[in-house]
Amino acid sequence: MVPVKKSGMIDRWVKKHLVLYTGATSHPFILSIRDGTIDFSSFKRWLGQDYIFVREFVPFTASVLLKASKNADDSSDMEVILSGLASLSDEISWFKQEAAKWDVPLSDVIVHKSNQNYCRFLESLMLPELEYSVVVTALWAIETVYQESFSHCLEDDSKTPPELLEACKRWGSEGFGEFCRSLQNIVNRCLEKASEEELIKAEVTFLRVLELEIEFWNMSQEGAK
Ligand SMILES: Cc1ncc(CNC=O)c(N)n1
Repeated sequence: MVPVKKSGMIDRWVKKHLVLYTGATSHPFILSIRDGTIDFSSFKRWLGQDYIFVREFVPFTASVLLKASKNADDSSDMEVILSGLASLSDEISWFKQEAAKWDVPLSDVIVHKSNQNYCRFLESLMLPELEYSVVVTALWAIETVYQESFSHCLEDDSKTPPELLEACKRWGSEGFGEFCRSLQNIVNRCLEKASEEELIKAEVTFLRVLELEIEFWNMSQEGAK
């Protein structure tokens, strides 16, 4: 039998699915922030919808934390995930402040279909029977798409409008990048020990996150039309 090396699975999956991955991490919506051509109505649409998403993301992250506390064979997993969960409290406050600044009434945001699909997907991942390796892969993918995307808007030659810099720094900065790398190490370690079936489930979950993120960006951009 040929031994299959499973370590560094994430790097392999990113290379294998590079078109979809790049579609999610360099979406035209992000590129329009980066080159300064963004229509602010798109940003406002994204803001209102993402607030709804993040509220749903809290119980999802809590469910990953619960699975980490039961299943992780490294006790530092729990600390990494807890730090992610804790930062969501500040994030929700930021959304409220930002929404007030842009006159986006958060109380009557109509949840868009793409957002609804994404939230439903998160709900399906909260079921207790879903393996820790699979859900932590989802958490890594969700966070990393935002990290990579917004880091493009902070690159030296970017022309990001100053009003949007704060949003870009929230996810694009080095600190959040560090968090994503910690998650990636956790995922790689879990996948090394995962069964073939779990590996397939985790890869499918990764791809589904990329698709849902692309649809989320598409939805935000439709606001300009
Ligand atoms: C649609 C989407 N994906 C990922 C993130 C980043 N995670 C938490 O903030 C987000 N806010 N929204």
